[in-house]
Amino acid sequence: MMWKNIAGFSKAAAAARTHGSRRCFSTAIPGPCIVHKRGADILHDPWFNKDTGFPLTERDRLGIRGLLPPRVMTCEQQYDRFIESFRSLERNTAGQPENVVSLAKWRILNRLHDRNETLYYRVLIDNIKDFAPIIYTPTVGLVCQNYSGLYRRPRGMYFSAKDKGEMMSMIYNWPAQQVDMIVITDGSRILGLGDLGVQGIGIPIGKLDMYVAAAGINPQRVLPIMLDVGTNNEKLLQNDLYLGVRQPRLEGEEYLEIIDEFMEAAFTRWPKAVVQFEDFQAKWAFETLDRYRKKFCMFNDDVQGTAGVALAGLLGTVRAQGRPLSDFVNQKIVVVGAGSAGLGVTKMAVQAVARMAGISEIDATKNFYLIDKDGLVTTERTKLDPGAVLFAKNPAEIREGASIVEVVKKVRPHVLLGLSGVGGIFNEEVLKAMRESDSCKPAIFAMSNPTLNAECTAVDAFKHAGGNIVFASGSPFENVELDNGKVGHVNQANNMYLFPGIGLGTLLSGARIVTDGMLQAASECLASYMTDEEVQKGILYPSINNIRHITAEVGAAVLRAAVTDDIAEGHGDVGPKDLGHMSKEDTVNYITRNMWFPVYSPLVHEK
Ligand SMILES: NC(=O)C1=CN([C@@H]2O[C@H](COP(=O)(O)OP(=O)(O)OC[C@H]3O[C@@H](n4cnc5c(N)ncnc54)[C@H](O)[C@@H]3O)[C@@H](O)[C@H]2O)C=CC1
Ligand SMILES: CC(=O)C(=O)O
Ligand SMILES: [Mg+2]
Repeated sequence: MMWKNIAGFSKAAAAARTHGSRRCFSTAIPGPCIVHKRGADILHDPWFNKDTGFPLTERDRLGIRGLLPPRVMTCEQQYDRFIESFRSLERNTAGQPENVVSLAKWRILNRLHDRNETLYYRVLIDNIKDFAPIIYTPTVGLVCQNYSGLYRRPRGMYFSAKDKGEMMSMIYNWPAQQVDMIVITDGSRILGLGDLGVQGIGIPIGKLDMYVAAAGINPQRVLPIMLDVGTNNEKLLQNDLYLGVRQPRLEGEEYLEIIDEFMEAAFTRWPKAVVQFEDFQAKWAFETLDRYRKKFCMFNDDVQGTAGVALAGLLGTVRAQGRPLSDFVNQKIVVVGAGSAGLGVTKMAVQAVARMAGISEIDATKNFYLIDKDGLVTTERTKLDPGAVLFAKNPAEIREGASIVEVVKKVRPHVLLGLSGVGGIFNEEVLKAMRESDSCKPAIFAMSNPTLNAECTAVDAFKHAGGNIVFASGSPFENVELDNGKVGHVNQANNMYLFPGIGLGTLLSGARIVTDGMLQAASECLASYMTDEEVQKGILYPSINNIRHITAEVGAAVLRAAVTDDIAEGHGDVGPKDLGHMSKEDTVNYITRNMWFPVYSPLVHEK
């Protein structure tokens, strides 16, 4: 039976989990790195630059002696120097408005990213809990909103509506021979911030930073892509500084032709790459997923990654209630937001109920209630979104268009889950209504990003819905001190717990598509990661400090599912038979061995 591993979290896995940062600078000499440039060009290339870290012999070999101050610093000294500047910036900006401080922190990290990627990823990996909120949600949202003004140096590639017919040659302008992971957006739905046009490039950059930090994808092999097909954001179109194509978004066939051309070009040059679609407006998220998922190695993070993370959390809430997992089939779940994320989550959760209860998907929808901007979705709805048809309720049960509070009062759900992008929509009245939930531990998931778009804050959730709730949000909040002296634990229900492992496991399996089985395995693995003790305290997801370990486990689960689905073609020297013979533990070791880790490699110049 599926989910059988969940309650019995393995002791070996628990022992392997590291807590807190593990800052250790190995003295082992890493393998060489071949470079095709010399002199000042090396210093200006963040992939190879070591700043003051170049040993003197290397300075001689690469023709950079005299181009740097004479003192040679170790990576550890450079690391300490950066952290000291960062802490000093924190002290100097104390008391200033939050946005100002966040952008200042982003700038200092971004400057390092642009200068020396090895050191950048080293500080990011070792301080992921502090830095993820800057390079990822919530600050990345602010960065996208201000991108045209913040822009200094190019990162990633831009394909615009003006490049039609040119993409097959343009793709060869990218300097790296090999690309493993591509994250692509068209900027049409950036977090909960709407259409940000070309400025949405910040999202693929942030997601790929997480790929490097969590999955150990080599930063020389990642490629952020912006497909600029115009924007319908009037403010941006009127802004003289706006860096994108100043035209309304392409629609219909014209739009699809641009994406088709990009996909053909990317897979012609890098047939083994994995492409993650990110932050496309719902209609294109579903359409492109349908169009490409059997043809290319791709997945949609908002639809599929989010679904897996949410499902893992929903199963955690059943365990938190002290109920057996089989009780998931009886949980009443209200989902607010019927877009790419909300529909993806509802679909995967319904499929899980159908499998667990051995019933049809239609029957499995009984306990799910879907609400969009027009209220509860029922069969009475005119212009019902095809993706929502399965979940539409009979209006005899609750009226068409019923509000969130009406639905919560009537249904008394176990879970209230928000993916609406609307900040504060779980207001006091809604949260208080959750006190009447049929669950002994009602769950509130305010999953929209960034922070201001969360359906409620953690403080409000515990204050109005009660101290016994389980709480999760898409962007981080601090834990809440409760009146009874206990801690209200805040979980971060974010697809960052899955997409790095989905990408890495797919890549190392050599699968040419991403199957439902692989995605389900990823979700099951995350769900089983937590111990019963943790879950009973309301801790549904692991600490982000463990993200590399989680990703190795998720990646292994994905790879093994690819083997089961008979689509694993192998990677590098490791063939499909080798993968097939690996035990679970061998697979985790194989994944871990293939994770890149930032160390200064000796640079060897080759013409
Ligand atoms: N935590 C996570 O890992 C993830 C969070 N998200 C967040 O989810 C949010 C939604 O993303 P998408 O589904 O892609 O957007 P979307 O634009 O496709 O869907 C938004 C949905 O919310 C509904 N909605 C809007 N106003 C509403 C209201 N007042 N009451 C009820 N429903 C309302 C809309 O009708 C629509 O169905 C965003 O804020 C995004 O950041 C998305 C993916 C992952
Ligand atoms: C986390 C994420 O993918 C989103 O908010 O869109
Ligand atoms: Mg997203």
